Amino acid sequence: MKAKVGVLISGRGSNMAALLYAAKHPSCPYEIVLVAANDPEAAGLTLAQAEGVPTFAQSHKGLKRAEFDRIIDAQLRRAGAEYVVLAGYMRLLSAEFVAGWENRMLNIHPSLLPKYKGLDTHQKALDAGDSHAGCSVHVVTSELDDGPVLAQTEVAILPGDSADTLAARILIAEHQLYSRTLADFVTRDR
Ligand SMILES: Nc1nc2c(c(=O)[nH]1)N[C@@H](CN(C=O)c1ccc(C(=O)N[C@@H](CCC(=O)O)C(=O)O)cc1)CN2
Ligand SMILES: NCC(=O)N[C@@H]1O[C@H](COP(=O)([O-])[O-])[C@@H](O)[C@H]1O
Repeated sequence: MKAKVGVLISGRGSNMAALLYAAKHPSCPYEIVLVAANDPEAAGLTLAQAEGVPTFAQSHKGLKRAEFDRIIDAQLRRAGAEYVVLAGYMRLLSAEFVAGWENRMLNIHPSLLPKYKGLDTHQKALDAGDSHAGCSVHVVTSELDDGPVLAQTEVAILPGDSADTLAARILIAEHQLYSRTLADFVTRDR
């Protein structure tokens, strides 16, 4: 049986797409049972729907963080999700939500954690004069970007790089790293 995975997105959804395309292969140990977004305008929703994956979307605006998270949690459980992956999900999740998915939730972050937690990671690496940046897949804990790192890919910083040109190259590495790391993660339990 393939592991059932729910994906949370906030926008473009290219990491979600990379996970979805990888899941099309018979050898892939997971299947995506739901794509949920905190923004009904998230472009990734259209992509998931076109691929026949169930979706759910609701704006978090006007709701308390935990209240909104309970709505998402209910949708994930209703879809039969056994794991949750965050793919460009730009909301801090409540401790209650995280506790409900302890050791069953992953996130992709565009830095070499523990360096540059939070936002604007590429500009921080450039401003620091680093030679390399990269991305990390980590288990999600209630502390932001603080959970155990499962895998990373280093990406060389090139002369003349801007935050955007660096982000574009790191995104390529993210797409490769996330599906492979998720496959290893769900296989370890089985
Ligand atoms: N409890 C946790 N929640 C989330 C984690 C985590 O490790 N623990 N990872 C993040 C993903 N993320 C970085 O990888 C991240 C997401 C959101 C923010 C942030 O500052 N969000 C603000 C609002 C920003 C906005 O709406 O544009 C907020 O939530 O108030 C920083 C880093 C996902 N959640
Ligand atoms: N702090 C979380 C964060 O910054 N996540 C980053 O947002 C982008 C989402 O792209 P996508 O929507 O195309 O997957 C990705 O680069 C991801 O690492």
